[in-house]
Amino acid sequence: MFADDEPSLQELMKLELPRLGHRVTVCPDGLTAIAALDKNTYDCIIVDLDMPGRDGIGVISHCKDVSPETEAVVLTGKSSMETAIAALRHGAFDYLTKPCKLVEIQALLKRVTEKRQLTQKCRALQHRVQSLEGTPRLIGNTPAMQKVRLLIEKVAPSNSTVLILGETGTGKELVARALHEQSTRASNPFVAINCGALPETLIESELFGHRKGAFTGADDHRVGLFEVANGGTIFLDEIGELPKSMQAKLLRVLESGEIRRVGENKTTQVDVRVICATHRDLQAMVAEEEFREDLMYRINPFEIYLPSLRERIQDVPNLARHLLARHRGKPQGDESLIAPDAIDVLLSHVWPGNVRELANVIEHATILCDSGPIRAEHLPQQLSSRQLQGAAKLRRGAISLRDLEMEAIQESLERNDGNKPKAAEELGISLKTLYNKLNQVSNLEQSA
Ligand SMILES: Nc1ncnc2c1ncn2[C@@H]1O[C@H](COP(=O)(O)OP(=O)(O)OP(=O)(O)O)[C@@H](O)[C@H]1O
Repeated sequence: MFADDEPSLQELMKLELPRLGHRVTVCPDGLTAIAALDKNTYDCIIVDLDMPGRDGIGVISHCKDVSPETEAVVLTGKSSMETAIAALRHGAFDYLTKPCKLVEIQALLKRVTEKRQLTQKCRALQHRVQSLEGTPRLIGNTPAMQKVRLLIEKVAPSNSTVLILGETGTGKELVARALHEQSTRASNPFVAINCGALPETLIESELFGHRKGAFTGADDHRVGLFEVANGGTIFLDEIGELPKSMQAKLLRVLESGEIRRVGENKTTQVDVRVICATHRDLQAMVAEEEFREDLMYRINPFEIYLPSLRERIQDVPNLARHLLARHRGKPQGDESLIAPDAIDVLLSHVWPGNVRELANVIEHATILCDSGPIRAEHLPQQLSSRQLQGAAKLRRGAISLRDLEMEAIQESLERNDGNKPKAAEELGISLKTLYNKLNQVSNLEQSA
C-alpha cells in the first residue's frame, strides 16, 4: 500500500510499482489508508508522515495493531527527521527521504521481500526441527529424573553457567534447551555447537566470527555463533573436546563478556548465557593437563548430572512410548502402543547408547510395523537374542569374565543410585577405570 496526499506521487506509484512487479493500493490520506488496512493484508506499506485525516505515525501504529507482520516504511521531508526516528520507534522498518528515486523504492521493496522470505524459511526450519525432535519434553519419572527436573527449574531463571554431565545420548542437549526455555532468554536464540565436530582451525571463527581475508578461505566477513546467540543461550556440547588453544580464548570471553573476531583488533560486547556439556571426566582431564583447571571452575558453578538409561531403567517404557508417538507424529504415546513382550526385551537391555539408542531401536521397529502395537519381533534381532543369551547363560551357569565384571559394576551403580565415584570406590577401582569399562561395553554393544 502506498499512502501520500500528493496527486503526482499517487499517479507515479500507480503506474510504476506494477511495472516493478508489485500489486499496489494507493491511498490519498491517512483515514483511507486505515480503512484499507482493515480490509486487506499487505506485505509492506509506504506512508507519508504528513497527511490529512491521520498522520503517518497513526497509520503505522494501526498497522502494527491489525497486522504486525506488515513492514512499514515512512516517507519524509528532510525537515521531519525527528518524526522519522519516532516512526522507527513505532516499529517502522525503514524511512525514505523525499524526493525519493524509484530505484530507492525498488531496493527497499527488495529488502522487505528478502526479510519476509528469511522469516518464512526460518519458520519452516523451526517446524521441521520440531517435527523431528518433538517439543523438548524431558520424559522420566524415576527419582533420578525428578531430581534433574527440579535442578533445571531452580537454575534456569538465573544467568548462571551450567555444566551438564552424562554419557552420550542421555539427553544433555534436551536439558540445555529446557534451561533456555525456562529462562528469561527464551524468546532469544538458542545456539548449539558440538566442539568435537569442528576442526581446530575452524572452531575459533565459528564461535567468534572472522574478518574478510583473516585467513585463506575467509572470503567474506562472518558473524560468529556467540554474536548469533546474543541475548540468548549458547550450548557448547562436548566441551572436553575443545583444543587447549581455544580453551584459553573461551575463558577470556567468559570472563570479559567480549569477543574478538579472527583478524580484528576491536572487541564486541555480547550478552550470552553459556551452557556446556561433556561425557568426559573433566577432573581427570585436568589431572592429565588436557583441560584447563581455571576453565573447568569457570564453567561448573552449577552441575547437572544426567543418569544413564540403565541407572533409570524404569523410565524405558514411558520413553519408548514417547519416542514412538514422536516418530509417528502423534501428540502422545499411550499404553497400547508397545506390547508387553517388547517392553520385556527393552527392559532387559543395557542401553550403552542411552536414549539415542532407544530412539534408533524404536525407529527400526516402526519400519517393520507401520501400525498397531510394536511386538518383540519388530525389535532389532540383537536385542532379543541378547535377552535369550542372558536367559541361556543363567540356565547353563556359565558366564564370561567381562559379563561378570559388568554385572558387578551395574549392581554397584544401582546400590549407589548411579553415583559413579561412589561405585568406583566400592569396587576398588579408579573413576577413570570405571568410565573405561563402561565405554568398552558401550563400544562393543554399538559394534554388535
Ligand atoms: N528424557 C528424555 N525425554 C525425551 N527424549 C529424550 C530424553 N533424553 C534424550 N531424549 C532424546 O534422545 C535423543 C538424544 O538426546 P540428546 O541429543 O539430548 O543427547 P546428548 O546427551 O546431548 O547426546 P551427545 O552426548 O551424543 O551429544 C534426542 O532425540 C532426544 O530428544
